[in-house]
Amino acid sequence: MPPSPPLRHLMTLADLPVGQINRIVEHAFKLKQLSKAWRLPPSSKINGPSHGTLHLPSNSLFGKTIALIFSQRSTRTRVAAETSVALLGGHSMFLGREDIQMGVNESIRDTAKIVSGMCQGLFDLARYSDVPVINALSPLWHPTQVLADIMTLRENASSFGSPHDAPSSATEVQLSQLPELPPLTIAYVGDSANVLHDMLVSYPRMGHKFRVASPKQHRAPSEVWERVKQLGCDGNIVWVEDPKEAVEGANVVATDTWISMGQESEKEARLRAFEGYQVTEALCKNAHPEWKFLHCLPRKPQEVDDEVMYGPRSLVFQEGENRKWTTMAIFDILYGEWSLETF
Ligand SMILES: NC(=O)OP(=O)(O)O
Repeated sequence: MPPSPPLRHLMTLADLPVGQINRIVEHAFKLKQLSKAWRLPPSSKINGPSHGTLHLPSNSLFGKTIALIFSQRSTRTRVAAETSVALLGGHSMFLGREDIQMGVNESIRDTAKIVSGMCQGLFDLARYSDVPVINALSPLWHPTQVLADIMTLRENASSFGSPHDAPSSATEVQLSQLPELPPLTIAYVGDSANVLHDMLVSYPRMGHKFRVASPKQHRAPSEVWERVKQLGCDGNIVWVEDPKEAVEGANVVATDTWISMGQESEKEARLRAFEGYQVTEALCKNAHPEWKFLHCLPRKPQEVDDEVMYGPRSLVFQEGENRKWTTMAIFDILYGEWSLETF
């Protein structure tokens, strides 16, 4: 078989073999440990070495500009991108929908050609770009979110029966390995949106059982289901309507908003359709006793109550922070000194 063409753009985790997904999150974990140590006050003593002996993890974006082309409001994706480009020594240029001609006075194709002629990477806009593009997030896929989720679960491996855990301290200088996960049962309760779609093409290939509970009319579109089948993920996915059935014995319960951006006019119908899907202790009483909770944020109280969201099961804010390290890892690899093929 001829070798597969080099990966130019990253649209979804379906584009990556499992080995590369794992290497990206392991690189992210290394960058997290190095960067957090570097940011400590100069007087800090960290396992012996002083701040003065530490170095930034990489300068792979030195002299490079990364265009962040956003057509929607964002907190995590934008802040993760801007701060990680800065840590890698590059310059990020935020281009919101009100800032540039794209889609108003100029076609997306022409904008992409021009911007990619002046920048070394684009966060968004794949089709017409001459430089690598990473999908920041789209209605169908959210690859960098699920990379952060995988990293977070691996950091908490001991909660799932693994003998190892990641160091909780931000002051580790001796780099630790990111622990491996045992096979898990992961349940997603709620709407079929971009985060779920990247979970569908990732978790089953990583050896986890994946269960989804959503109303019949809110199942994944055929385009997503085709990628799921191509990758052989469908054998490890169970799709049900009853959320209690989905979470039975689950080690991880995840959800997302029921009303994504652009769906505000469907609010009433959606609230009715998802009645009974709110993640609570009562809903999950037959989950694994040590179950953990994931949510990509922003969160609305309809899909998860405060007890779960802010309680000890919640990995939500660790997951949010890990958006930065996984985005930084992808930038370092794809826009930096190497490619995803050789990494
Ligand atoms: N989870 C996520 O993508 O958040 P933002 O929309 O704030 O970027």
